[in-house]
Amino acid sequence: MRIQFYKYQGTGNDFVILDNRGQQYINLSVEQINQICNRRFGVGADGLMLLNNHPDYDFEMKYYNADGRESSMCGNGGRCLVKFAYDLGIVRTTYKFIAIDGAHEATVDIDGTVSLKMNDVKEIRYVDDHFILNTGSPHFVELTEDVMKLDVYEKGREVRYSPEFKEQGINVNFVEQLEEPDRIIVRTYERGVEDETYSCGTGVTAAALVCHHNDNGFNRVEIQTLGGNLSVEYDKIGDSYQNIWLQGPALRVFSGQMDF
Ligand SMILES: N[C@@H](CCC[C@H](N)C(=O)O)C(=O)O
Repeated sequence: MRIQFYKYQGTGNDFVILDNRGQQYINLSVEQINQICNRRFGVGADGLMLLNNHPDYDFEMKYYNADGRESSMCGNGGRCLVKFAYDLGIVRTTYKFIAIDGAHEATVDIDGTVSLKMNDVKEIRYVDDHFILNTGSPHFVELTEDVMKLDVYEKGREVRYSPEFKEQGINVNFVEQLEEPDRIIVRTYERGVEDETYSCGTGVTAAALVCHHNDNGFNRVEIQTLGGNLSVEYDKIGDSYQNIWLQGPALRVFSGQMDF
């Protein structure tokens, strides 16, 4: 079997993308996706996405983690898939696509920045010394000092495989608040990659909501990750977070063919 792939990255969170509008990739197995994402035996990526046709939307997003299993929403992946659609010639002022967590809107700016509307978040739970919330994927958020000195792999793995989260898994984010209240650094251990990634879109969204909720409406948070900068804007209405937009670069890196 030969696949034609496209490699994209959004702040260093990298993805193999397949144009599946002709449905030629519907039978890829968990093992095959895992092999494509393997950095030594395949193309190498944190995840793989299929761009599918959909009768009611510009396209459908199917997301698989590097372990080969289909998973929940990927924020950086969604932004990269929108850029892929744009590069394919599917050009829209506002994209509307469907993913596992429901419908999303997105825009592509003239400078290539992709903004993705995330689903509303209705609940942030504060448990012991950390926060739990779902921004399309489940996230554990812990505030910390000197985040760049932290062993994110070891500490993230400890939480992800703790008795509470072992079965379903969780993404683990460590967040440092910088001097300016609207600036944070986020490092994330991702389930399904089972490693620290350079950036996680749903993770920085979770961190931004945790760090900067205030009752006066509009918020914008600037986030540094290992792979670059993102921003998150949102409105807090009552206890829920709405109009959440994740914004940042999304770029094609290379394309090619892989044989099995
Ligand atoms: N990197 C993603 C999150 C991908 C899904 C995650 N690994 C999970 O299984 O929950 C992002 O940018 O949001």
